[in-house]
Amino acid sequence: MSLTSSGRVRHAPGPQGYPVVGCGPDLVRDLVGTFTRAWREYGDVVRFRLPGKRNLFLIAHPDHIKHVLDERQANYPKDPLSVGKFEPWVGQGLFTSNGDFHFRQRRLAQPAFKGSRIAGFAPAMVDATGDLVRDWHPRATREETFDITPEMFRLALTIVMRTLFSTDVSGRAGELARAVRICNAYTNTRLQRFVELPQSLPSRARTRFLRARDTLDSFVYGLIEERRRDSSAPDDLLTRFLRAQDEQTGERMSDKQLRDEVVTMFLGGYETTALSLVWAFSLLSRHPESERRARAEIAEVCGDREPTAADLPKLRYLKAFYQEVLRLYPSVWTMSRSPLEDDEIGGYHVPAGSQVFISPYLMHRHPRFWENPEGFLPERFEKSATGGAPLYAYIPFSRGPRLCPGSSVAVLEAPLVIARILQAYRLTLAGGHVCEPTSNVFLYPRGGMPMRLEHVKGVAEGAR
Ligand code: HEM
Repeated sequence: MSLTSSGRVRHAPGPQGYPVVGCGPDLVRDLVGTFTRAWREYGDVVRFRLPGKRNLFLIAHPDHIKHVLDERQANYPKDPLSVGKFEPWVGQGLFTSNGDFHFRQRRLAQPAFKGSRIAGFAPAMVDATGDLVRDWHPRATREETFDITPEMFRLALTIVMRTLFSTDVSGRAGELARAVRICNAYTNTRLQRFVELPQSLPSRARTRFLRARDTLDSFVYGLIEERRRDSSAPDDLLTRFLRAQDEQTGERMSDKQLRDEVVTMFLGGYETTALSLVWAFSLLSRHPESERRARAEIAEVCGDREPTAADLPKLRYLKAFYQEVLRLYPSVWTMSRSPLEDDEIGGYHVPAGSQVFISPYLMHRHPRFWENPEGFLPERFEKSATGGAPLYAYIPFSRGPRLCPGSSVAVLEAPLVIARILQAYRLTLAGGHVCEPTSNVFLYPRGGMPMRLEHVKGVAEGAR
């Protein structure tokens, strides 16, 4: 254990907070801002005091991140306090589970995300975007300004359902996406509270949450029932989960377990991608030179025909652009773990049971590891896969054994969606709107992302 010269345990520096409640109120008020300020003031390992003598550590150094996510990952399962707040709506799925159960579910799910399968999703992704492009036509004719966030949610949900679950939800995408938003918002309030209130306390937020969860449950259980009856079921993620058998007991997953895995994909699989698209369009509008380069590349590679998976290796700038979007605005902006045994990080004592937060958002803006960290420079990813930073300093999809299984879906989907939309429209950020991130489980734009929509005659002509 790391000790000071006087033989005491070395505690990481951090804000004192208030008596009894510690830093709880600041974290509740503004999690992104409080983390950012404390990291700037105290450095790569920060200790926040929480009510009940609990500790929360924020770490932002590639070596420490490697230690937690990879080298000593067995000592760092998902933090039960955070995960427990997700469980009322996602149950025990890939995202919330640990140990053998997690390992088994991960093994079952992994083949559904193989590169060769994922490339086959491209036509469904482009088709769904084509539907959105048609829906937007009258709005573009009126040069309407609207928040693109719910539109991207609807699109990304339709895509996940069509590709991983072979189900068309386009008629219900708005309703289901709203239900997920309510469940996430409820979870977010509980995540940021840092002091648990009894779940039995009636509240309007809880009633709304239970109603939204019922909407999702009746949809998901209906899907499972239908699939059980279908003898010619497609070989997708749901069928894989349905057919999976435990190697030792021969048991299959119960309807509740299946439900939890499908809902986990609702949690992880579409708001993340949707939000990255929202940030992507705002950055294109804020950086005309970048938009010009993206448009020129799309014009050269695809012209005005629909983009395909085969185009992607040639859309090199668009790929680098998307990597830079995820650097500045990683949808999963924090991850938390909790050590089983006492540990030491960066020379500081980290007691068993504390919460350890890793923030891709802060790591991606660390001036010691990134050149011009606040600048928007897609070119950095044209030169290097990690933008010139150390491997564990670029972690939009995490690293180690819990690396996001859907990263291959996201990096296929986002460039195709962006290319297809740019072929038809130009999106301009509403005048005076300040793009500021806030936490709603994922990294949301505060106040939405109002953008004006205009027709373009050809993809290259859309350049400013
Ligand atoms: C831009 C899009 C995405 C980003 C930035 C993202 C990021 C991440 C990150 C950072 C994690 C690790 C979280 C942690 O360990 O605490 C994660 C896990 C996960 N993601 Fe993604 N993700 C994206 C898209 C997707 C998609 C498209 C899917 C599925 C279709 C998906 C499914 C999952 C699942 C199931 C997990 C839990 C994996 C496990 O713990 O074994 N994600 N994602």
